[in-house]
Amino acid sequence: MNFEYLSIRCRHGHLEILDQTLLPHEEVWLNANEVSEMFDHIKRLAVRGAPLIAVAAVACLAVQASREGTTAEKLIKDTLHLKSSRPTAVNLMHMSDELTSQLRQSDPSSNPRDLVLKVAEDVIKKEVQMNQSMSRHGASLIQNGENILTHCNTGSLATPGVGTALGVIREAHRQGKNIHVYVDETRPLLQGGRLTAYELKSEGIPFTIICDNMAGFLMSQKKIDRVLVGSDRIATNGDFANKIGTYSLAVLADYHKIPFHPVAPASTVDPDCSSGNEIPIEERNPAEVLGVSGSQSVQWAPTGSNVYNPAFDVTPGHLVTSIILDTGVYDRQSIQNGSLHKLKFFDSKEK
Ligand SMILES: CSC[C@@H](O)[C@@H](O)C(=O)COP(=O)(O)O
Repeated sequence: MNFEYLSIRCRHGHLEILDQTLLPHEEVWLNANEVSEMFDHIKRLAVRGAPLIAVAAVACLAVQASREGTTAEKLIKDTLHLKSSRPTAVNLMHMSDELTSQLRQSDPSSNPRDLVLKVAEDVIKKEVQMNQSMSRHGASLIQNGENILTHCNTGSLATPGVGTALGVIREAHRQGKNIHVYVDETRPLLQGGRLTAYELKSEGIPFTIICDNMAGFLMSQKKIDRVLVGSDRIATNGDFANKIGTYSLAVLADYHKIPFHPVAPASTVDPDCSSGNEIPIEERNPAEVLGVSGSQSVQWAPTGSNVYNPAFDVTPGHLVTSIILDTGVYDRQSIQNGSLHKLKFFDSKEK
């Protein structure tokens, strides 16, 4: 297996990830061949973004499978371990369920290598293609001269392609539309201020970073024409989970009558989730809120302060103007009519 994307690469069976906790100031590649290493990288967000987490996990499993003597039983155990690393993004769940289902059905005497490699190649290829399709669907909505607000990082660092919300922005820019992006810094881990700014800068797309609490004021000043965000899990009624702060943006956009769209691949829709209430929300280490960590660490809050640190929030579907998927643009009416129920990433699915 050989591939190279912005933040993950595999050469001659050696898998590495770009440590996103150190960006934009240091570009350090880390070994990710071992399941324990990959689990740790995903957990501490060295590799992150819903689609990329699934890609990273399955690539690591393909490396395991290529080792002499690896059994299907061991691979199922490894898959379930990686699946438990982060609970909200459903892409990892889809991949893990598909892989364990295929491994359980496989002939116990056969070598699982080819099966795992095929699932890995399938997941990566589909994610890249879906990125392309959703970026084109989304870009068709963007008007020349728009100021677009985005949250967190949804680009080539979060996917193995052009990205979701950032893919739409990139495609609109590529088409020659004169756009400008407001980037929410995205506390507590600053994926916007560090990672989205890094990607936009390298692409030459004009952008301005704002603190998360500035969005409402900018909207009131008519400085924002559209909000584009990613998603970690979409329920079939259109409710969706995304980086903490997304819900506040949706409420503000609704109040100011600004179009608001989550952008995601079909692999982000969870057919088993009928509403946002069923989406598990990851809670993270209090240290992330007490200060910042990464290439430079500082704690400003008093040690021992109470902290609540949910990594995601849920935006109700009725606040969404339309959902941009690789399969098309779904407005509120079509979501209410059940269009998301029909989407399926894999043909088979194990619970
Ligand atoms: C393709 S990006 C979709 C989401 O994964 C993205 O918006 C997001 O919330 C990422 O969260 P993170 O905690 O950095 O993995």
